Amino acid sequence: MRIAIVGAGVIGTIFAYIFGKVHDVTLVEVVKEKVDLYRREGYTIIMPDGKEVHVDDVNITNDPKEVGVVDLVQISVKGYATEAATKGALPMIGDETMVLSVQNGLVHDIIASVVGKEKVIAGITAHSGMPVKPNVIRYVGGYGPLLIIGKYDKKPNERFNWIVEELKKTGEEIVVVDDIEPVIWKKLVANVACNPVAAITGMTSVEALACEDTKALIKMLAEEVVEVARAKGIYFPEMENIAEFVYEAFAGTKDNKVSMLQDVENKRRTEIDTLNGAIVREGEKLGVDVKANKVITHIVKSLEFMYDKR
Ligand SMILES: NC(=O)C1=CN([C@@H]2O[C@H](COP(=O)(O)OP(=O)(O)OC[C@H]3O[C@@H](n4cnc5c(N)ncnc54)[C@H](OP(=O)(O)O)[C@@H]3O)[C@@H](O)[C@H]2O)C=CC1
Ligand SMILES: CC(C)(CO)C(=O)C(=O)O
Repeated sequence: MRIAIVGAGVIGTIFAYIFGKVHDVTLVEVVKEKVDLYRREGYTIIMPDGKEVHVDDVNITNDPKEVGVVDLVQISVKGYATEAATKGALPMIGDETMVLSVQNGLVHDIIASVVGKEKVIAGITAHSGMPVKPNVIRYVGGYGPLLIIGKYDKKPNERFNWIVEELKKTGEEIVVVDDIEPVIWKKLVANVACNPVAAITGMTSVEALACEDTKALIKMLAEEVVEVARAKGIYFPEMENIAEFVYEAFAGTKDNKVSMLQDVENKRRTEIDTLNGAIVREGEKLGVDVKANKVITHIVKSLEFMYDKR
C-alpha cells in the first residue's frame, strides 16, 4: 500500500518507521531543513527498550505533487496546522484515497471539511514519543493499541476494510470500532483537563495530583467536557465518574511532562485551540456552560502571546 504521512514530527516519524516495514511510505514535511536533514542523515528512533534503530534512505519531500496519489494519507501535524496540512495534501488524494488522523483534539471535522467525511479514518493512538534532536526520537511506546480507528461517517466500505487489513500486516494491534466518537472524546477529556493545567502550573502529574486545588481545577474542566459530550449525544462509561478517570489517566504519565507543558517551556504554539478552545466553541453552540475551559484557554493563549516578549 502507498502511504503519505504529512508532518515528519514525533508521531509522523514513528508511524513512518512502523508502516515502512511493510508499506511504501513517504513523509511530507513543510520544513525544508528537516527534509534535507532526513535525506542527508536519516533518522534514529530510540525504542522503548533503549535500543536505537537508524533508518537511512528516507522517502521524504516537501512537495506533495512529487508523491502523487496514494492509498492512505496520514495527517500528523499539531492541531492548529490541520487545515493547512490537509489542503496541502490534496495532490495526493484521489477518488480511492482515505485520510487517517490520530492527532489529539477535535480535528476530524476540519479534515472532513476539506476532503469529505466519507474519506476520513478517525482515531487515537495509545503510543507516544518525544523529540530528542531534530532527527532523533524517543519512542516511549504503547500503553495499548497502535491504532483504535473507525470510519468517521460510520459507514465502513470495502476500501476501508482493505486499508485496515493492509495496516494489520505491520503486526501491530489495530482495533476497529463502529463509532469512533466516544473513543476520541475519552482521550480528549484527559488532554483537555490535564494538559493546560500542567502547562500553566509547570506541574507533572505526580505534583498536580498531590495538590487538592489543582485536582479541583482538573475536575472542573473535565466535567464541562462531559456536559458538552452529553449534549452531543456522545457516551462512554467513564463519564459517570470523570474526575477519577482523568486523575488516573494523568497519573499514567508519571513524572513526564505532558506535551502542552513541553510546548510552553519551549515557547512553541500549543494545541489549546483544538483542545479546550474546541470545547468552548462546541459548548457555546450547544448552550453548555464552558466557563472554566474558556478561562484556561485565555490563560494559555496569554502565555503564548508573551513568548517573544521576554
Ligand atoms: N507526540 C506524541 O507522543 C503524541 C502526539 N499525538 C498528537 O499527534 C499530533 C502530532 O504530534 P507530534 O508528532 O508530537 O508533533 P510534532 O510537532 O513533533 O510534529 C508535527 C510536524 O509537522 C510539521 N508540519 C506543520 N505543518 C505542516 C504542514 N502543513 N505540512 C507538513 N508538515 C507540517 C511540523 O513542522 P513545524 O515544527 O515547523 O511546525 C512538525 O515537524 C498532535 O496532534 C499530537 O497531539 C498523539 C499521541 C501521542
Ligand atoms: C497522553 C499524553 C498525556 C502523553 O504524554 C498526551 O497526549 C500529551 O502529552 O499530550
